[in-house]
Amino acid sequence: MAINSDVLEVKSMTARLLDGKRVAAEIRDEVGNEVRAFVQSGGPTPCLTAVLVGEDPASQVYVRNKAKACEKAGIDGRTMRLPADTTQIQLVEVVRGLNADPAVHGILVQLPLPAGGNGGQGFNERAILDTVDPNKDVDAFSPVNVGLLMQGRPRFLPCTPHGIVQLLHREKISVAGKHVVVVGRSDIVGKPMAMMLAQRDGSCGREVANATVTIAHSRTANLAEVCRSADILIAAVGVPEMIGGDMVADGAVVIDVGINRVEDGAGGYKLVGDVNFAEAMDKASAITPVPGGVGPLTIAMLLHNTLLAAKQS
Ligand SMILES: NC(=O)C1=CN([C@@H]2O[C@H](COP(=O)(O)OP(=O)(O)OC[C@H]3O[C@@H](n4cnc5c(N)ncnc54)[C@H](OP(=O)(O)O)[C@@H]3O)[C@@H](O)[C@H]2O)C=CC1
Ligand SMILES: Nc1nc(=O)c2c([nH]1)NC[C@@H]1CN(c3ccc(C(=O)N[C@@H](CCC(=O)O)C(=O)O)cc3)C=[N+]21
Ligand SMILES: [Mg+2]
Repeated sequence: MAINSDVLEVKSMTARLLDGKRVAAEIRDEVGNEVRAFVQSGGPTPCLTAVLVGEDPASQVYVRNKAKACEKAGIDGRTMRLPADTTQIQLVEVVRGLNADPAVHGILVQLPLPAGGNGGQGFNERAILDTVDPNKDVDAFSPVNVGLLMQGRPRFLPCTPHGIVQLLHREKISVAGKHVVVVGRSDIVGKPMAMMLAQRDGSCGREVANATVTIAHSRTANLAEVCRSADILIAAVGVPEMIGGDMVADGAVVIDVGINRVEDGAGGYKLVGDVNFAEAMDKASAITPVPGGVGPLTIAMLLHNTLLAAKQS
């Protein structure tokens, strides 16, 4: 008599690791090749300038990583370091100066701006981002670029959601007709992510359109149940490991955007995502790690946007 192996099998999955670090390296190589071809054909060396106000340690790490990645791809990566006591007016002037500099193709104002900045009043972040020339806005945070994306005719795609789209595409995870739940509705990640996956056509990548998207947030009722209904769950919350195994459906794809620095119990710090990785691993069919997941992809797409900006200049 044949034994039904389905019945005997212990019902536990181990998810496939979605290696963002590897995919990001692949994209960075592609961008690097395109940069070389562009420069060889007489184009200017693409130049990204990051503006860093104050000395936030996490921001220092990101800006350093960006500079390193630029260099490897043949992009001129500059960092403008401004003291924490820079004023709003001074910062606006710095951005205007970069707008006017024809050698600078991409401008990135590192967020968050220091809380006690601008003489203790805090910065008006929106006003700073509104100052960035939309043609140099490689973050795609300016109102023009947000609007163009919303209308399905983007000039620049925002780096973190675009990185996720590239990862899904390159890992052959289709989203068409699937239920995607995005937890988080920030202007940087959650909102543009949801919009991009719901596009009708290929404006944000042909293979990553036509998802059915739910946006969840801190006021969502029955969050666990909503998350469990996702074929693809994207967590961009900023709360360490808040998405537990009970919130992940069997076989779901889990994308963890969270980057949270928590104490490692040995006097140091470690990075964890918004997802409880060990728990989700047993339920999901595929999952991104933290670190080594979405973070490196964000930087790869920033290089891509800088090349695009140089080509359009
Ligand atoms: N990998 C990468 O490249 C990047 C990673 N990040 C990381 O991603 C995470 C999110 O970043 P960001 O989008 O800027 O964060 P924000 O703080 O701007 O937004 C967080 C969102 O999560 C929602 N939220 C907060 N708490 C809960 C909760 N308990 N339940 C449900 N929803 C909740 C908030 O809801 P509400 O709107 O109601 O307040 C908000 O919409 C952070 O860890 C950040 O470090 C960010 C950018 C790039
Ligand atoms: N104007 C602006 N644009 C941004 O795109 C922007 C920003 N401000 N402010 C902060 C967030 C966050 N962000 C990350 C980028 C790379 C990693 C990254 O490379 N992470 C590595 C590890 C990094 C580490 O070791 O700390 C990883 O996940 O493997 C993470 C987070 C971009 N952001
Ligand atoms: Mg944030």
